[in-house]
Amino acid sequence: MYLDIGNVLNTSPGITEQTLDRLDDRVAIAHDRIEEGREAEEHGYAALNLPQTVDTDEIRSALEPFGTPEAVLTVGIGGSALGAATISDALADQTDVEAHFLDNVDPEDTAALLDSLPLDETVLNVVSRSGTTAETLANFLVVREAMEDAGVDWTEQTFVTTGDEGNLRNLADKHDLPSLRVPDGVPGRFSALSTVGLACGALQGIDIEGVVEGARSEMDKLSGSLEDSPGYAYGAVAYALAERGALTNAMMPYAESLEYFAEWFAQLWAESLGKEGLGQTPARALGATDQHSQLQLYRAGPRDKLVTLVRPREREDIDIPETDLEGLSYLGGAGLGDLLDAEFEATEASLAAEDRPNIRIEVDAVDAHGIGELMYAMEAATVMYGELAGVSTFTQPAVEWGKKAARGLLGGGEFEEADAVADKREFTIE
Ligand SMILES: O=P(O)(O)OC[C@H]1O[C@](O)(CO)[C@@H](O)[C@@H]1O
Repeated sequence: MYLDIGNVLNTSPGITEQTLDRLDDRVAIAHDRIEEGREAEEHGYAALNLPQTVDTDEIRSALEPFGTPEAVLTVGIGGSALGAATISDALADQTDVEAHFLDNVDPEDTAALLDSLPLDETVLNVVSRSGTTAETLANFLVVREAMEDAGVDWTEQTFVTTGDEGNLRNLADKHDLPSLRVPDGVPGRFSALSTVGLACGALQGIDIEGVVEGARSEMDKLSGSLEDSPGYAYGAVAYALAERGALTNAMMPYAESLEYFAEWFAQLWAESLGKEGLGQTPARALGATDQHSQLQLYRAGPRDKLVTLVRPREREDIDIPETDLEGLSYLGGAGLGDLLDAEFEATEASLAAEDRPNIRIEVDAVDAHGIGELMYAMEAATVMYGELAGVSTFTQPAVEWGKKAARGLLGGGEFEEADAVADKREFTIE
């Protein structure tokens, strides 16, 4: 994996080479703090140890009873679904086992998915660190009933990944369900390279060991200088640009197999760094599609954005047939991948031409090693950014208010947050 930050030097907003030097001094101090946290396996910092602490053999043996199913249905939300979805999305070409994710409680979507699944050949992978997340438990109860209605013994097809206590741990113990522990000290959004993010891929027969190896290669680059570590460099430069007004970061991968990666990055970046009035808003984008959409804003809107362009150096290609279509004959003989790469480079240059800061990230391929590198580097970037910004990277207190309000609205207890919902200021237009 490599990072090219040439297009953030002297852009607007931008940084200078002198800024980079000063930033590097701060990275060295932050790195020492991070290493202390990793050494002590402190909450959050422990996530950066996962490439050397996760036990893929343990994951595979826990899943032994399920063999190779036709489909895996992961029920979880946030970091308990997005890491697994990112890995399955990136490596879908490695497996014939379908991966589906229920990480919302939209009844029409859930009904359509359950109608489409071969429930008797589907492993239900229920993931929740706390075991109290309303969406996850609600979806589990609905899926379990659908399995029972279909005459499927859900206890034979359900796998649980959870903490040492709580509803899901009790369920696993009561029904002797195969299960794995969520590792200590790893917040959900940092858990992709753990049992949480790897179990689904293991059920699909994906090369989870390769994912961990890729992550390990980026872990081995962590050092006191941003010039050694693409992850640290990305986090430090994104922080410096945010300090200079780039309050949005458009994550724009040029690969359909990285679309979930952008969604996973959005949680990691927003939930970790959006604290005390600080943070940088992750915008999920996709190349080349968003060249016909959001690029207008990125290139000609407010000078308040960083655009992150991600692509694999290699991809399987499809030749575009020769054509005499008016003005399009140049496409003949090229490949779709050639076109996508040309558009990547054109977008990068079009932003630079307007002095709009953008960073290029390249992996050799969207394969096990590549996705492991990419996810680990972004986690390291997040931790570095959080250290430089001085925020509490590994907590998420702001999400609790809404949870209490929703629970109160459903009669799950007396919460002043639910009362506040009733006090909504109204000004309606019909
Ligand atoms: O794994 P759990 O406990 O169900 O939490 C799911 C998600 O909800 C959050 O705790 C936020 O509510 C995320 O940080 C987490 O990834």
